[in-house]
Amino acid sequence: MQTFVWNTQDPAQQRALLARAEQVQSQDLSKAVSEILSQVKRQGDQALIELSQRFDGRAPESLVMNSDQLAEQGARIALELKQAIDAAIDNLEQFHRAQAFTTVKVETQPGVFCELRSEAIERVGLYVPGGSAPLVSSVLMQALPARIAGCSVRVMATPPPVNDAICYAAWRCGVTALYPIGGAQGVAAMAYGTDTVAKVDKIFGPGNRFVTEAKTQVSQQGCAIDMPAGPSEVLVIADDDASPAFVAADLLSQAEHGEDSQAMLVCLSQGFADTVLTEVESQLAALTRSETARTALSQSRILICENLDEACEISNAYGPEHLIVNTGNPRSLLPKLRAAGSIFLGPWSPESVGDYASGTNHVLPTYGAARSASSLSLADFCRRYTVQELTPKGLDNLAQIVMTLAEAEGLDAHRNAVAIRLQAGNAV
Ligand SMILES: NC(=O)c1ccc[n+]([C@@H]2O[C@H](COP(=O)([O-])OP(=O)(O)OC[C@H]3O[C@@H](n4cnc5c(N)ncnc54)[C@H](O)[C@@H]3O)[C@@H](O)[C@H]2O)c1
Ligand SMILES: N[C@H](CO)Cc1c[nH]c[nH+]1
Ligand SMILES: [Zn+2]
Repeated sequence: MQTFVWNTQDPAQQRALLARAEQVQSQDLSKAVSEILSQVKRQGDQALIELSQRFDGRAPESLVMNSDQLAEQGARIALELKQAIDAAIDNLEQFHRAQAFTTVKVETQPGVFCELRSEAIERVGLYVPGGSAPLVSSVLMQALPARIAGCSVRVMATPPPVNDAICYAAWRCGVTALYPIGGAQGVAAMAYGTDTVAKVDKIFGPGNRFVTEAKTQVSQQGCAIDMPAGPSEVLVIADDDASPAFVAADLLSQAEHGEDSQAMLVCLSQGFADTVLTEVESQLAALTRSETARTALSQSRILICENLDEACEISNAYGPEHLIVNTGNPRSLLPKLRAAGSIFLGPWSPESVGDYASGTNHVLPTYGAARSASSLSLADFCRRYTVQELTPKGLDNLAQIVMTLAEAEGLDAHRNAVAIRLQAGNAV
């Protein structure tokens, strides 16, 4: 991790320091993914077998697992893991059930009733990453809100081979079918449908750059997606009183996700930065995925700035997926933070708790999309629509306004649809 002093006078330095670990929109990536998508579109199941062999080194034994098969394989996991999954489900259910939409009904003027309603999207496809680690928690984060929302078809794709814990989580959360297909081909299968895979209305979930690019491309072909949820990112804001060991542990917890993950530290002194770096080195040695984390850290940065206001501005400019605020009075910074997917306040709120079990959702926007995109929530599994109903008096009251506006736009037929009713009303 390299350390830099933030220079408020140098926009070019700032842009360079806040750049993502890799340029995700490379033409090569886009072309490679678009070829995978077209192959799935043309050849369906046959393409899924071939592409799994090519990119995952194996074809799944079967292209689909039903709920009974998930229950059977999932039953093999240890009791302690089952209990941990069950406890996480409990917290996630509480937090997501509390997000239930309440219908909005307003009488905007006498006799004019407007409603905003919400209902579940019927068919949803959930992508669960499994290339470098089988993310059991990503099953919970998607399948629970999908079930709570009431989506009737809740299918899931994940790279082969599918491990027992993924099966248990999928079964517990009511996944209706699991396809052991990963990467762009998994996304394509759910977007287009094949003989085996159900075509869905919306695709959710995190993934590596192939998955994220595939989601972006299918979203331009009529299949909705949740958000760009690519390689993990964390930005930590720490003052000099923060524990360097805690800060180092938080940076490493995201760096271990993948070589393209990025961990950023914004702090107030060179001395603090140096102590964190020493901690990082000593903690790295004990990690199983130390090489992955080391690569991720080589493209991560420490930025030293003047004060916490400036630290907030840096964070807003970067727009991190996760933001940890490890300072004396973290809540006081909240109003200044405008662009983070999920915020962790204080020394006792490591990102790991949100990754697994506190109750918040860990599917979050990356690549700076947090400036406008939101954390995954119940609303993403629903569509909202409006309803209106007017009484004769209500139409009478609104008629002149609508007819005047229609005339201003030169749209006679619009005007007439109101006028004809006024005449009919007068005739009654
Ligand atoms: N933003 C979020 O909310 C969030 C949440 C959880 C995880 N993540 C991120 O998800 C990512 C998971 O990545 P992963 O790789 O472990 O699993 P993954 O399931 O996303 O990707 C694995 C698949 O990538 C495909 N693939 C690999 N190399 C390829 C190549 N050269 N060409 C075409 N396809 C190829 C393979 O088909 C493989 O099945 C990590 O970067 C992690 O940080 C993000
Ligand atoms: N940090 C990831 C989101 O970027 C989520 C995750 C899953 N498992 C562990 N962490
Ligand atoms: Zn994580």
